[in-house]
Amino acid sequence: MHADRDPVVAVLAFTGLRWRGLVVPILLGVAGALSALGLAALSAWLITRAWQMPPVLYLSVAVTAVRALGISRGVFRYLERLATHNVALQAMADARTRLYRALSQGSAGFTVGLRQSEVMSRTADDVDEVGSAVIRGLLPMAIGAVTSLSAVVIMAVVSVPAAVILAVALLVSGVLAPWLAARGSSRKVADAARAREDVTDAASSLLWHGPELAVARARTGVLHAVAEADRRTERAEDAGMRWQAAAQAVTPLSMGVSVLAAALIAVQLSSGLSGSLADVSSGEAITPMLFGVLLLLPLSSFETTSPLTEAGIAWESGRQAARRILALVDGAQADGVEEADPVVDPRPVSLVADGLAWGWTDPLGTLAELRLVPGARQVVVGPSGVGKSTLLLTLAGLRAPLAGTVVVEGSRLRSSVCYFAEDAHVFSTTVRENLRVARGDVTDDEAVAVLTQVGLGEWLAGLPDGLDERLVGGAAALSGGQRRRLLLARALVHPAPVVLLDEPTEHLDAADADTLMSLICGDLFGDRTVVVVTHQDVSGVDVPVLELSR
Ligand SMILES: Nc1ncnc2c1ncn2[C@@H]1O[C@H](COP(=O)(O)OP(=O)(O)OP(=O)(O)O)[C@@H](O)[C@H]1O
Repeated sequence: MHADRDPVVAVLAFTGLRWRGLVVPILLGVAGALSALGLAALSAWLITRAWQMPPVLYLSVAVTAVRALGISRGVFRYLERLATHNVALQAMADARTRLYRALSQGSAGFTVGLRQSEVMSRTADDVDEVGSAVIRGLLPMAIGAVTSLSAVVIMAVVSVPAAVILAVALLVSGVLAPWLAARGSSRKVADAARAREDVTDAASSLLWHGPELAVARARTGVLHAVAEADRRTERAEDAGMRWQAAAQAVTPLSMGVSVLAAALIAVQLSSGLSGSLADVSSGEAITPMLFGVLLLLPLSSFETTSPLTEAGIAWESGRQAARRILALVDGAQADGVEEADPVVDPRPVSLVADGLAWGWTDPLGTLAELRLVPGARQVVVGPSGVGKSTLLLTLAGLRAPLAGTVVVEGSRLRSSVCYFAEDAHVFSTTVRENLRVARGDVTDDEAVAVLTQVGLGEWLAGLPDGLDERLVGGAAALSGGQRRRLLLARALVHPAPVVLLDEPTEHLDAADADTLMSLICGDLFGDRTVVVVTHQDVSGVDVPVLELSR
């Protein structure tokens, strides 16, 4: 999507940003910067005029104007900050909403294949980077361009050669230095983003899988991985800052050259050697007031170009983040996996896998043949990371097999099979709506029946509002066992004839886990087919077990 556009522009267009909305912040920024320029010019005039000791009344208008410009500079800058943040924060909120919508409405096969840390980095850090490219990149650049142009025009009125030198110096400080800083730090920006994603990845593993990692004695390793990724982030960010610091030295140098040139020209003019406008119009050498303006104007002109080095880097970070966001949106729109029919086909079917190899890039496992007739139960066990969840995703048609086939006889795979993830979300809404996530027309009687079947009958009866009780904070409103049972009830109301359950007893104590597993492998799902992945000891349950090993 949007291959020929700058990625930040493409993402801002994707957020629905109205470009008109940028006009007010730019105008306010320009007003603030012009106040600063006017203040410098007027101060120069006032200082040199006062030095001539005219009657004080000659100065009173200028004194008042200096005060007004001093105040308006601060006021405009403050208003500009408010307007800029308003536009950028709105764009960031819209970007997140649209990104979530693209993911939720796009290809389920693509979405389930995303790591949690990837989704978090794209929707949090990357969207922040794009917002920052607007606040610290786009708007300062626009304001800098307009203000620099104004400074050059004012300068040209006093002296054309000084204006030309100022223009060149402003271009070096406001265009060349930011461009070099952005180009130079581009690799470091990418390294920092990658390292930040590694931090998020390892931190989310720690948060989600703390107990398992502790049992497997792997927690220290993951903690070290977080610390190392954090150090890499810092190192990459520091290296990027070095480029920024080097490029920032260009501004004082340009300013120095420009002031020096202006001073030389002023000296020349004051000795009557040049034919500037001031010279010609006054019919004499340059006035002391214009001399002051020539010297002070360049100083304040660079106020708007000095932040542009940072703006160049912010824009580069924004571009890289925007590319990752666009890849996510594009991926959600097409991934080559068969899409689900909008209507689930509830007719009983047989699920057949033949010569199956599954995995992400290399095969994680193979299955010569698996045939599950209606009403069949199949348990899948194996050590962590062996590929159990990936097998379920492949059986559900959410990942293409690396070899072989998976079909349901008499219907389409994606219409008949439903995958229930281990970390399925409990929404911060009513109990009823949490079940209706699986099927929109669940009646109250059905809801009460399934909740009773999964052992939540007493809990429901104790809720003041029953099915209307809001689960404030989602899963936080439930104990681990209640959450698991509610998710199981959700799978029960779903009409798919083949149900794939990923670790439905995770985080439960042994007794609770055994009770739930007996229910799942027993009659709970009737003549529907159930495949269940678990870490639990299932020796006591009389069902076929597929044991995966590395
Ligand atoms: N979205 C993904 N992209 C690339 N590789 C992935 C992705 N998800 C998982 N993997 C990798 O595939 C391998 C198998 O992961 P999978 O989650 O299927 O294992 P598992 O047996 O279900 O593990 P656990 O019991 O810990 O849930 C792991 O090495 C994992 O890093």
